[in-house]
Amino acid sequence: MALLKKCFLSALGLLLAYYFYPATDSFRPEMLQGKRVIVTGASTGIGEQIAYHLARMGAHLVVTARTEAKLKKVISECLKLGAASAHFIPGTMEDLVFAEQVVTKAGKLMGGLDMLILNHIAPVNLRFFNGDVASIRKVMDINFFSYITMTSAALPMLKVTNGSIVVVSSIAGKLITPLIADYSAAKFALDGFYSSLQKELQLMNVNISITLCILGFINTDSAVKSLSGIVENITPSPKEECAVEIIKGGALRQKVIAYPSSIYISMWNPIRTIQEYFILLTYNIDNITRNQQFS
Ligand SMILES: NC(=O)C1=CN([C@@H]2O[C@H](COP(=O)(O)OP(=O)(O)OC[C@H]3O[C@@H](n4cnc5c(N)ncnc54)[C@H](OP(=O)(O)O)[C@@H]3O)[C@@H](O)[C@H]2O)C=CC1
Ligand SMILES: C[C@H](CCC(=O)NCC(=O)O)[C@H]1CC[C@H]2[C@@H]3C(=O)C[C@@H]4C[C@H](O)CC[C@]4(C)[C@H]3CC[C@]12C
Repeated sequence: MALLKKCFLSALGLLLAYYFYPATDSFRPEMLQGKRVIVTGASTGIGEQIAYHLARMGAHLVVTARTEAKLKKVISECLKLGAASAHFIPGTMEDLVFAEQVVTKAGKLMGGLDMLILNHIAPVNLRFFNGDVASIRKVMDINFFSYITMTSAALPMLKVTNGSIVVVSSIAGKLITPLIADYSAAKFALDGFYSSLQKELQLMNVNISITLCILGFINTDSAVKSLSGIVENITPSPKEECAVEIIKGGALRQKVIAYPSSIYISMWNPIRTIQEYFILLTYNIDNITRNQQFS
């Protein structure tokens, strides 16, 4: 009985260490110096702050969103802050051809790619589902399929640089909340896709990291505005600090980060982790890796 208790406590300790290990330990801003980074949804909010922090760290930047005037201001600020270079490509991620072109154009502008930060979202309408399937499809194109399209276009460049993909997601992609069925569907889809891709890269020994960023309520103008009168008694966390944690997670090649750290607990699912481990044991890895190539 005592032995069983010891084993249980050690396993629990290991799981807790795995989930709560902080991303702050060995991060140095120089890690981003000269790195070539794409930031999507960078005209405002968290994406804008990510661009400013990367600029201070001396990265090469390509930023994208729809509003050209805002992007112009962002890149001029980035150059003042110390970016190695800064370019913008305006357009909508509803257009998947545009999504692909952003990656190829950015690769040409910067001479390669080290980090792809996928952050944009369609404006959120908090409302009951009203049967409008076309609008769900549009949200899925912007919030999900454009992410996959950009990832697919970036993989060859990221293979060369042993680069990183950073996916900005939400607690609403882990837990259920009402009024955001479309948004939540896209965030759950991102979680499923990128968590599976993480395992595939690991199986095929491809050294590209994927960091899933699980965020709680952040004080961006759009979030504060759309939640006003709907969600009460929660203080949003600062977007500036949130942006730093996202960059750190990517630079340290962490599989998952949570911000604010208080939301880690709601993601903690040891049964799932154990089940995933046992499911993987049933796979004939040798057979799969012999017969399939990672594109
Ligand atoms: N703020 C919060 O409370 C939380 C945010 N998150 C996540 O953080 C990320 C950033 O959120 P936040 O900063 O609040 O979002 P914002 O609404 O502030 O910014 C969204 C960005 O996406 C761009 N965008 C909107 N529509 C399109 C489109 N069709 N094509 C291309 N770009 C588009 C916007 O620029 P433009 O209009 O110029 O195109 C803007 O740059 C998102 O992934 C979100 O899910 C997660 C949890 C909580
Ligand atoms: C209500 C959720 C927060 C619950 C909580 O207690 N969190 C503790 C903490 O945050 O410290 C909100 C957390 C994430 C929000 C959603 C989100 O992902 C961003 C969207 C941004 C948009 O501009 C507004 C609506 C959002 C869908 C937003 C809705 C509320 C959250 C689920």
